[in-house]
Formats: sequence, structure tokens, C-alpha cells
Amino acid sequence: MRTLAEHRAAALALGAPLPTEEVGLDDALGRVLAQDVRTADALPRWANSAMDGYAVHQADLVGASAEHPVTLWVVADLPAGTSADPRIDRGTAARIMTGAPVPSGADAIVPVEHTDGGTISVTVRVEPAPGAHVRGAGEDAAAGDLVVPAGTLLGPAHVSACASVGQARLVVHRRPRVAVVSTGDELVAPGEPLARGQLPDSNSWLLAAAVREAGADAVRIGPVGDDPADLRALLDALDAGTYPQAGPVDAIITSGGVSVGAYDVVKAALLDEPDVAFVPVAVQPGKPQGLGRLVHGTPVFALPGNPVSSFVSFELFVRPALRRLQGATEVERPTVVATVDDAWRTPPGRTQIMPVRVVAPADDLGLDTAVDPATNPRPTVRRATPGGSGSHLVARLALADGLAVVPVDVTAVERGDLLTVLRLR
Ligand SMILES: Nc1nc2c(c(=O)[nH]1)N[C@H]1C(S)=C(S)[C@@H](COP(=O)(O)OP(=O)(O)OC[C@H]3O[C@@H](n4cnc5c(N)ncnc54)[C@H](O)[C@@H]3O)O[C@H]1N2
Ligand code: MOO
Repeated sequence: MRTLAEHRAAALALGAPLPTEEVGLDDALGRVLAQDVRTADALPRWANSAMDGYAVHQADLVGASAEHPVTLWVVADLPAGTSADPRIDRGTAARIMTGAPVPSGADAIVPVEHTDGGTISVTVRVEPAPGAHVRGAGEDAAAGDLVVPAGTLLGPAHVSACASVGQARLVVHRRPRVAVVSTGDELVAPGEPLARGQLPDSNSWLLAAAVREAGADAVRIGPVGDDPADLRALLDALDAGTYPQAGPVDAIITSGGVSVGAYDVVKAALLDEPDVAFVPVAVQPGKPQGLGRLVHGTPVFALPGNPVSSFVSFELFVRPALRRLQGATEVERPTVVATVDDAWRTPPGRTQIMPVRVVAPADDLGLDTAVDPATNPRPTVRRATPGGSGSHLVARLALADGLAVVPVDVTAVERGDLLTVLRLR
């Protein structure tokens, strides 16, 4: 049996970052940056005001107070966006709005609340500290600084950082296109009438959605039947890029037909493929796995058909590989250490992946409460369903918001244990 880590490494090794293309900022969210984005200028580009108020010489206001206010002539009015740099002599001030460049002579801003708000002259009731409310040039970044590195999965703040340095177009990796093929004679389309023994195909929907959530495009095919020759022809066409509904694809995911049954169609179809191996992996669920490349080089992930097994296999083996195809530096889900408020037995010799739900988030303590390192707040989790890790529990899988990892040498999880949880949302 392969260890979980060995199979994860083999799956990850199938994906090299895809070629790049250029996109505008509107299309950048969720893409992976393929260039370093630097700022040509210092940010902010010039010293500017953090407050609506008055730009002053701080020395003019030493000792100013409500009892001893100081009056200055107002010699300019500076809205945000102005290019003016008026001379502010001693004894004078400029009215200034938030974001407007601070005139060269001034060295502090007095917020309007501490004045009479005058426009000819202004009476000031406080002594500002030197530099008060002045945002210095280069406080955010110096000219030439790296703002967003290559390999970053772009979120809203990254897009905004690129916009703020004037980078309107970005070089990103191409979005992977992934074929999802579900197999099994017993499967029918959702909503179709069911004869005894039949069930709706849910895995192709599960996996296509998971592919899309992972930042790739999915082409959902199936369900296809248990004839190995038919499936082989389909996979060959996908690999050659000639399957009409799909065109060229960067990876293929199949579900079902990989264990030791008499009709295990994926295994039968790919048995003579030199670069595809069917191996048991020491993980529960998700033990039977097929993995490799077809003759034209397309990576294929042959996942077990049990719905929870398919989902767990996608998370453990496929998602990181798709992230790598996208060029991401960080390919893993975020994890958190959680306290277990539950107890269950686990199979010896296999890492168990248990769908869990958070029953008490760590931030129940309150976002406005200081973290006490002594109590070390952690989320609390239970099994998503008392049925636990049963790999057929397709409806209850939807209750899970995390996958807890029970190490290979553990045979029972007890209340109060700490487990690493892959966070699904
Ligand atoms: N004798 C043994 N039997 C099994 C073993 C074993 O080691 N020895 N392993 C078990 C494990 S573990 C798993 S996991 C499954 C994997 O089997 P397959 O990948 O061959 O999956 P199927 O037999 O095709 O299907 C299993 C199960 O899942 C349902 N299914 C399949 N596809 C879908 C779909 N698209 N949507 C919804 N449900 C689906 C299918 O109807 C079966 O109930 O093998 C065990 N057996
Ligand atoms: O490994 Mo199977 O995936 O236990 O259900």
C-alpha cells in the first residue's frame, strides 16, 4: 500500500504550471499571477493629508489650546486631486481635504473638528504633534518594491494592489480545462425515474463543481456505462483533444470502476496503459486509486466511485495538482487545529479523513476580545454525521465544512483530542 504522502506527491508531480496569457484586472480574480508586480513609484506617491482640516506649520501652534487659540490666515484650498503646491509661510495655513498633497512648507494637519472651520482665517484650538495626520510618501511601499509576487492566487486585495501601482493588465497562468467522467451502468441523470438498483449520478456534479471551485474549467461527461472499450475510446479522444464536446483538456478525472469488482470499467479500460498505475493508498476513504498519464500526456485521476471517497480523493490528490497547473505557489487548503467533541474508532494502518463540522468556532470568543494564550482558542468539531466516514453518505457530506485528518497510527479518536482539519469553507 502507498502512503497518503507518497500518493499525494505522485499526484502533484503530474501537474506543471500551464502557459501564460494576459488578462485585464476585471478578469484577474481567482487567476494565478505569472509575473512579479512591482511599484515603479513610492506609495503614497506624495505626502498627503489623512484628515479633512488645515495644513499648518506645527511651530505656529505650540501652546495652542481652547483657552489660548491661535488664528492663522488661510492662503489656499486644497481638494483631493489638486496638483497645487502653494507656499505656506509662517502664520498661514491651507484648508486641505483627505488625500490632497500636503503643501511643501507645511508639517502637520489639524483636523477641522479642532478649528472654527474658517476659510479666510482659521482659529485652531489644539497643538498638533509634528507630522500629525501626514501620510508620508513611501509609507506603503518604496519605489521598486515587490507588491504581489508571481504564484499568488489573486484575491480582491491583490487585484486592488495591482490597480494601485497602475498595472492594468496582468500575466497569469491559463485556466486548466478538466474533463470529469462518471462511470457506472447503475447511474442515471438527476431527476430521471429510477428502477430498483439505479441511482442518480452525483459524482460528476460533485467533481465538476469541485474543479470549478478550485479555479479550473470543468467539462462534465457522463454517466458512461460499464463497457471498457467504449470508455477507452472516450478517454483516448479526450487525451488526443478530439472529443467534440470537450476539445483539448489539461486533465481527466474519472469516478468509479477502480476497485476489484467484476465490472470495474476504468481499471479494465486503462489496464494496459504503461503510465497509469492502480494502487491501494493507506487512506480511508479513498483506498483504490488510479493515477498517471495517457499516451498523449494528459494526466488522469481515476477516483473511487463512492461519493465521499470521490470527494476526499479530489481534495487530497486532485485539488493540489490543479492548483499547481494554475501555477500557484500555495496548493493546499488552509488548515486549523481543532478540538474534537465526539469519539469514534478508526481503521488501523490507514490515515482517516473524517468529514466534520465546526460546532463552536474559535471566534465565538468574540472578535473584540483579546486572545488569551493560556486558553488557546480553537474551533470545536464533530463528525458531520453520526454515520461518520461511511463513503456512501452522499447527502450528509453536505453538512461538512472540514475534513479532519486522523493520523495513520491512531485507532480511536477521543473527546478532547486535537486534530488537523482541512477547511473547506
Ligand atoms: N472486495 C472489495 N470490494 C471493495 C473494495 C475492496 O477493497 N475489496 N474496496 C471498496 C472501496 S474502499 C471503495 S472506495 C469502492 C470503490 O469502488 P469503485 O471505484 O470501483 O466504485 P464503484 O463500484 O463504481 O461504485 C461504488 C459505489 O459508489 C456508487 N457510485 C459510483 N459512481 C457514482 C456516481 N457518479 N454518483 C453516485 N454514486 C456513484 C456506486 O453506485 C456504488 O454504490 O469499492 C469497495 N469495494
Ligand atoms: O476507500 Mo473506500 O474509499 O473506503 O470507501
